[in-house]
Amino acid sequence: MGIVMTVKVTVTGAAGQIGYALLFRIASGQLLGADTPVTLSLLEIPQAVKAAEGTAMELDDCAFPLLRGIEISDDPAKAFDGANIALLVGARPRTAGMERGDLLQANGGIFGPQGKAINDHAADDIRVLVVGNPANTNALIAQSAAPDVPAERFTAMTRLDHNRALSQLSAKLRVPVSEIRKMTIWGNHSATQYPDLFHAEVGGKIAAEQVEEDWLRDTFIPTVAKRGAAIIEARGASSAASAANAAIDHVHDWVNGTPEGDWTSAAIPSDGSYGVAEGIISSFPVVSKNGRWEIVQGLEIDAFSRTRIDASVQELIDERDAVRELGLI
Ligand SMILES: NC(=O)C1=CN([C@@H]2O[C@H](COP(=O)(O)OP(=O)(O)OC[C@H]3O[C@@H](n4cnc5c(N)ncnc54)[C@H](O)[C@@H]3O)[C@@H](O)[C@H]2O)C=CC1
Ligand SMILES: O=C([O-])CC(=O)C(=O)O
Repeated sequence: MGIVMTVKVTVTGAAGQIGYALLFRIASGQLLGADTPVTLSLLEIPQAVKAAEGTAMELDDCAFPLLRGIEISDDPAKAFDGANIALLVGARPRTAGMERGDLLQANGGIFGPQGKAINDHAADDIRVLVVGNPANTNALIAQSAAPDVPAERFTAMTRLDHNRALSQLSAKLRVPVSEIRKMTIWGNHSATQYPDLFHAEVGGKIAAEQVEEDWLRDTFIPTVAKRGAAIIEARGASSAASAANAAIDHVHDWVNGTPEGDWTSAAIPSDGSYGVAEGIISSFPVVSKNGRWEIVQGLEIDAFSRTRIDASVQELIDERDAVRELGLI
């Protein structure tokens, strides 16, 4: 029997609403499996450390057999020390009257130092998932502050969009989610994202051929792309449990692999595949093998999809150029 190592998982924004939905699932074994002990490291801003301590008390009270320790800090250097997995959830939300540049600047002040702390203190096998918005560009900022960490270890979350697309298609075709394969979200985690039904399969047949063209264009795509806003409108707060669920899915698949015959969606640094500008962190169809994401190759991209992918990629290029001008990357 091999020695099972304890995995250190650092969660930023741990006292926030996604943190509250996420930490208990990590501690119960849903992130890494029922055989892997974990220690949790909670990073918060000073004003929220007390609330994080309260959450830690509740984690204690669950008596999770796999949970081997909890640390709480407001210092990134401490929180990322020896981390194997980092879930960067805490971010500066856009508030009324805030310009886009201000938002990027404020997030640069968070994700730059966190990237540097990861660079200097995390374990060699560190894997990073950025959830905090604008997730793709925050991931780029963190990555560029961590030159000693392989770029591919920095990813951003589009798994929630992926799961939303599965759910919408499942309801439309009245099939269980388990019958859908090969869903893809391309581009940015924003309203320009492109959920692609031209490669998705239901019952082994292309999904786009099983729905009306106008439903795909005028209902499916906008419903998935604007679902985050619809949740905020309905709930009075942004998606939390579903976002935590998607973060669990992303890291679980990254570590354990994607199922044979299927793929998923994740925003990873582009290698230029499908004409997506190299270096930007864009969502692709991906499989995970041996602990690494690989972009699914060889898909034919029709003209409609090309236009949609290009528009979302252009938005990512604009965001990259904006943070470059601000000196954040
Ligand atoms: N990629 C995706 O699919 C999704 C992303 N999000 C994003 O996730 C982020 C978090 O959402 P919620 O948990 O609902 O927000 P929240 O406001 O409830 O919690 C955020 C927490 O982050 C903390 N925080 C802020 N700056 C920090 C820093 N420098 N270091 C450590 N902690 C810091 C805050 O104190 C707060 O406790 C938001 O940016 C939201 O837009 C939300 C849903 C889906
Ligand atoms: O806009 C937000 O803060 C929430 C979000 O990203 C989503 O639900 O997709």
